[in-house]
Amino acid sequence: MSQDQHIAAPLRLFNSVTRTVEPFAPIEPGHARVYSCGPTVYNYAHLGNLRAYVFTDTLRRTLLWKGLAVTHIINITDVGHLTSDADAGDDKMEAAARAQAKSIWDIAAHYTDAFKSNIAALNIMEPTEWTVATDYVPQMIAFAQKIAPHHCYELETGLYFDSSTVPDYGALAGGRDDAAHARIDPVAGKRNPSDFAIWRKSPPGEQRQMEWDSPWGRGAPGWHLECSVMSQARLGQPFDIHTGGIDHREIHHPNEIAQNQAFRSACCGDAVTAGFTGARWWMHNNFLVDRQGKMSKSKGGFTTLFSLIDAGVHPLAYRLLCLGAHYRSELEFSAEGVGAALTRLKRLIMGVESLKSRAEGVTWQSPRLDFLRANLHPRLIPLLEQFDAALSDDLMTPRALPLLEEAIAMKKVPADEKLCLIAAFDAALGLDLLGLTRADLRLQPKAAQIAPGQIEADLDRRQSARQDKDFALSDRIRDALIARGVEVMDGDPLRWDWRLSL
Ligand SMILES: Nc1ncnc2c1ncn2[C@@H]1O[C@H](COP(=O)(O)OP(=O)(O)OP(=O)(O)O)[C@@H](O)[C@H]1O
Ligand SMILES: [Zn+2]
Repeated sequence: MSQDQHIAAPLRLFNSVTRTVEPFAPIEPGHARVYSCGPTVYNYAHLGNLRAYVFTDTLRRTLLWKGLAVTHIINITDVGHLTSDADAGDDKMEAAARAQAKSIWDIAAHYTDAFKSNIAALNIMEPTEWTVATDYVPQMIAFAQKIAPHHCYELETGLYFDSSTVPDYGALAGGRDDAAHARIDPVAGKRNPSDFAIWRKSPPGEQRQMEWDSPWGRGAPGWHLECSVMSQARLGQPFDIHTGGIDHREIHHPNEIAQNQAFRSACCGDAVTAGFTGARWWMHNNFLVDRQGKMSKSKGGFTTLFSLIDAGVHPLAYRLLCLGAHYRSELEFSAEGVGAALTRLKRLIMGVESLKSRAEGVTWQSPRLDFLRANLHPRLIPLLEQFDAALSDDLMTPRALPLLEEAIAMKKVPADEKLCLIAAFDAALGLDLLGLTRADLRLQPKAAQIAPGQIEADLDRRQSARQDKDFALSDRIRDALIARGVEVMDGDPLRWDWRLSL
């Protein structure tokens, strides 16, 4: 079957290089290759970091929805990322290890595991491969040796990339901004403010936990070098899509592009061309913000997925919150916002549960879109087309989500067919709508003093008391529950009998 049979609306994606939405076609027909800048594992990921991976997962699931095979790489940065993105300050990993009196390797292992557990909780598909920066140091040295003769110079502190050796340096960021670079801790001897270290020498007399021998002395690779090397090693260049948060559009990605151009010219003998960036599409998610601005580990006081779960919020409510905003819009995080997303998720799950109870058991597992088009009830077809059009329009998830509610509410359509459509939608949205139950959504807040089983038992006793018309006992049970932080919700439209008022 040809891939075209899947495609009703052509897929269009915003490309930060041209700052326009462009029709997407993979370099290799039928197969998209995607690289996503991964976490720096010196601390727990905050909800803003995780928004970046809900975005890449939506991108990946949309490519799959369009019938493409996808190779997706996410790296783990366990060395090289300094406290400032532009080569100033300390290595984030070294600093965290010192602060916690642990080895860097322990720090990296702990926060990598924590990150992967967040990814699983958010139903984000595992990448085809996680590439770990410290596994690629020999390739990084080889890459640097290739570009050094024409593009780099050595200082006491390291090997630096001369940004004036590539044309249109910084184009991705909207042009070179020397003034902005000059504001960041200047490094003595740099030829241009925007030059950056591709190898950082260990300071004399200082033993670092992570250091390697190189032609430029003992030291560690620069953060920008890592992503150029790992993306090229796993995907070749050019590949299709490179992603990251919008902060990476300013420094990290322009530096990667400069290195990619230099490598191409050194390696292939091509003249350095302004058009070559290493990837066809560069895509960036906007920030999750709170009242203080961009949610940020460096600023401290950030919210993690673990803290959300501890407060009794199901992680997929956070995923739904993210999908409710377009990835290129800022999204403000608030307890009310994520609470509303949890209620919406509960309603969706209740709708699906009710469909399941009426279904006759005809299940079409992972149906293909052309099959759905041919077999679904005619009333559902417009929803399918609108969903496809929304996702194809630069991943417009806020337009796609209400189609779930429309599908659930659609009249005169068999429940089985609605469930098939919802399963197909959910393959792209990743909300686990057919797997979750109402009970799964009720997480026990960590600070709660009473277990759900106990609450349910008390509510059953109260129900019996009311049936026996013993209203005094019924009120006593309710008051005792309230005293323990349990709000009893008689007549709740979502049939949610209680919640913890913490
Ligand atoms: N508030 C945010 N909203 C959305 N994406 C973000 C936010 N903060 C960081 N990101 C993205 O998260 C991904 C992982 O970033 P990384 O682990 O390197 O964060 P970091 O730079 O160490 O953290 P921070 O910026 O909070 O100090 C990157 O793609 C980054 O652009
Ligand atoms: Zn990167």
